[in-house]
Amino acid sequence: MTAATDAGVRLSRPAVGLPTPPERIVHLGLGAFHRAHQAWYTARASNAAEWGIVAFTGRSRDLVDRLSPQDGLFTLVERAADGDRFDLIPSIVRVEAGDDVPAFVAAVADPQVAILTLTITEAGYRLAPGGSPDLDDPAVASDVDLLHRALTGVAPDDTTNGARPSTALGRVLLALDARRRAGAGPIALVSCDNLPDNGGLVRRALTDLAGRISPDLAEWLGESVSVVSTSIDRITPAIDAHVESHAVLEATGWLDDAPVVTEPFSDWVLSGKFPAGRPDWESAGARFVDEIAPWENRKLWMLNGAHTVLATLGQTRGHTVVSTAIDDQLCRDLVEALWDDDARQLPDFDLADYRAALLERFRNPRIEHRLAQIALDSTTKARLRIVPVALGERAAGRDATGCAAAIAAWMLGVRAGTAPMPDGIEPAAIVDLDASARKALIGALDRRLAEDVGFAPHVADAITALETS
Ligand SMILES: NC(=O)c1ccc[n+]([C@@H]2O[C@H](COP(=O)([O-])OP(=O)(O)OC[C@H]3O[C@@H](n4cnc5c(N)ncnc54)[C@H](O)[C@@H]3O)[C@@H](O)[C@H]2O)c1
Ligand SMILES: O=P(O)(O)OC[C@@H](O)[C@@H](O)[C@H](O)[C@H](O)CO
Repeated sequence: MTAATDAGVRLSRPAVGLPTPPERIVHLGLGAFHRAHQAWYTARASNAAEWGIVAFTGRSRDLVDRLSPQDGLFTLVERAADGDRFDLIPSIVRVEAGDDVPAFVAAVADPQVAILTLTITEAGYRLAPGGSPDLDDPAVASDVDLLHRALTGVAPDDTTNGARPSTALGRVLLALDARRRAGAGPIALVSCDNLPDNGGLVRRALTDLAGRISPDLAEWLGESVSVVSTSIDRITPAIDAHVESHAVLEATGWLDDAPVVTEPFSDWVLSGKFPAGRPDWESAGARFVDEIAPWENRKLWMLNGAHTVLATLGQTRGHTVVSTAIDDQLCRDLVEALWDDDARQLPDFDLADYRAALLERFRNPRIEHRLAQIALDSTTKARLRIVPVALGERAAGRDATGCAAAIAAWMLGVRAGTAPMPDGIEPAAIVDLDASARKALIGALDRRLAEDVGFAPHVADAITALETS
């Protein structure tokens, strides 16, 4: 195949003169974010030549079809307010479909592989509200049953015994068991999804599931799988790949079917051990810390919490993207009020620079971050990103007016249909947002907050203020 066509250069490693690093990281849930974040950090590490990624998609094989013909190479477009920067990212060396369970099992069981990373979205973990695996979910229950039969009955050299779990954690457990049987040694498991205490949640969920499936796997998991916690940050919106492919061709001469657009800012904080080694991610700007919670809380409460406010209130005021919503004075004041509450719950940080940087990032007019995308599942997001701050502020004897206004904004979004209706609430019951409707909606977020008679009036005041502005 010739690399150059009349239109441009078809991406391939020989065409652009890039080597293929060895497969030492497996990723599940290949999408835009993994490529803008973990793949980018790996490509920039000082020992990048030693670390290649085998990436499995989550639910569709679309990216296999687009990335495999270009040897996993893709262009990362860093979109700043004043222009674009184009980088070719070579760290993904093989792309496979997420439902190719035997290929995933074989990759994780390879003794050269040291790390398994995940970006399967918050919903992909299939956890119940308390954080344990949702055993009422038929797919979870079916995988537990299937894996129990497969893993307690197979010959030691048969890695899958034909088992085809459908859930992400089911596939991870099957693959980890194959690694155990192969004697391939310990591995680090890194969740890169926006979940509070993502490492702790994943460790507890896998331990619970493994305990139901196989005592040998449960024991090995405790000894040989190091679950690392992370705070991950880089705004990476969904894009029109066709439009962006044109922009890449114009700027670079590359024919790229799968570019990614992201912002220039990036941050990665990790906490945990990598028993089989890892890329020198610090050389690319990542940080390792002993205690992840404050970093995670800062990012989830401030960036994602503000996004939830902008997505719910912003849409009711006619905005479609973050960059215009943040310049609407009412939305901006509400975000600042929420951040004031957040700041009191984050005493370890001086947040002036962080707040200024967030505003600048949100304002980037060339990043088209759609509010409708961010508003998905906003009941769970408000529960995880606004409620903990409200509870902390109330426990400290303060009013939590920023959180109350954020919750009021969410209620207006629910009533307007720009945020999803929480389970158990009837649309007709919240038309007036009267005292009982407000109490029901606060209760859908958190029972304790709904019982706090001192908090409800602040929500009522905020609704009045928002409706009359
Ligand atoms: N995009 C961002 O700005 C950003 C920033 C920080 C963190 N994240 C985290 O990364 C996740 C993925 O974001 P993205 O931009 O790559 O999205 P994306 O839509 O480009 O990719 C999501 C990937 O997850 C898979 N997936 C979706 N639902 C799944 C399920 N139920 N089970 C298994 N796999 C599933 C998809 O098939 C796809 O491979 C987010 O949900 C978030 O937790 C994203
Ligand atoms: O679906 P969410 O709310 O977890 O995320 C939507 C965006 O807020 C999120 O993807 C941010 O862009 C990201 O967390 C920035 O690092």
